[in-house]
Amino acid sequence: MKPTIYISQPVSEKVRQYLNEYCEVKEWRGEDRIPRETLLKEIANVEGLLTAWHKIDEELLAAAPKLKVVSNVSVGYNNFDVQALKERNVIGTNTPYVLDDTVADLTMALILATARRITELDKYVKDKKWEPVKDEEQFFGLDVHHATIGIIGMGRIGEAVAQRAKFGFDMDVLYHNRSRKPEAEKKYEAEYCELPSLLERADFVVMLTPLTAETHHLLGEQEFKQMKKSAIFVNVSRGQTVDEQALIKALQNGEIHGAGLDVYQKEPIEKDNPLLEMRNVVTVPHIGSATAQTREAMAMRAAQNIVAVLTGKGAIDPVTD
Ligand SMILES: NC(=O)C1=CN([C@@H]2O[C@H](COP(=O)(O)OP(=O)(O)OC[C@H]3O[C@@H](n4cnc5c(N)ncnc54)[C@H](OP(=O)(O)O)[C@@H]3O)[C@@H](O)[C@H]2O)C=CC1
Ligand SMILES: O=CC(=O)O
Repeated sequence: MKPTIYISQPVSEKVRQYLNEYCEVKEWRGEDRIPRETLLKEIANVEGLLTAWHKIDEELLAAAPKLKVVSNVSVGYNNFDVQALKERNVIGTNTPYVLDDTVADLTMALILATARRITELDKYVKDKKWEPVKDEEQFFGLDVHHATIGIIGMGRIGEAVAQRAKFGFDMDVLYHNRSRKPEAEKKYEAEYCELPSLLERADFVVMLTPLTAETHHLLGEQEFKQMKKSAIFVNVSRGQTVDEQALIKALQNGEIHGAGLDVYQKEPIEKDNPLLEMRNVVTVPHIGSATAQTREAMAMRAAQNIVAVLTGKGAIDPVTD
């Protein structure tokens, strides 16, 4: 008999067909995201759950006593209580590698858009304010090429950003991890830095660590003060790696030049968040991996992880801590 699984978010016909070969598939068909109470009821008898964003905690696991695998359609898995999964012998999986280039592209887009004021000046033109002016300084931005980028979290995506920065834009690459990566240092002529040194030297500070207890508010008031006044901060990791109030203050006080943000303390962002009023801040709605090809690859990888576990082969991408 095939194992039963539950899919809590939309997948393509191709992914559904692949899953149907190995599993009985139950699926959320509602217009909006599935409410948690409904999810808890739906998973009562399933062995696999393909999901994203939902908090996978003791309450959810207790509601699904037959569960063997929870497959996240994302690389970040801060929505998992890994300890609770371990205690219940449920495998958690994620989707690394397949989104690296797409997220790195978005990171560069945020760097460029903020430095060259693309969204601000796009609005200016579309608001029909563009008139012949004597002094074009009002349109000036900052150079990206040959500047220094500081990558906090030089992992899979961090390296894809370093690749673009080094070979696309001739940038100098600094990075900070808990441990050094000699191969990356060689490949991108990247220099390892302790955090304060990276913050002091980088023109563009890019946050790309996972959200963990250790990285929660890794950047706060003191760290923004350490950055150059001309620095641009880009966050593509998770909103909570940064103290958002400190970021807002740093921008309001001119301690940094601008910010490009894909992720926020609260998502969707609150309508009265001061970041939304700032000309020097570019905001997008958590779209790091959001292209059709990459989301399809992520969903397929998540499906393959479920099937691998439920057919006894072992997860391709198990999360361990
Ligand atoms: N905005 C979006 O749509 C997306 C966001 N993301 C986010 O990006 C994150 C990174 O993804 P990915 O590159 O695949 O992950 P990796 O695990 O490959 O890289 C993470 C890097 O962060 C470093 N790191 C971890 N903890 C710390 C710490 N305390 N201090 C400094 N560095 C640290 C790690 O190095 P070391 O262990 O040596 O410290 C590692 O090099 C995801 O976890 C997710 O949150 C990912 C995809 C899309
Ligand atoms: O935020 C997205 C992810 O894949 O992590």
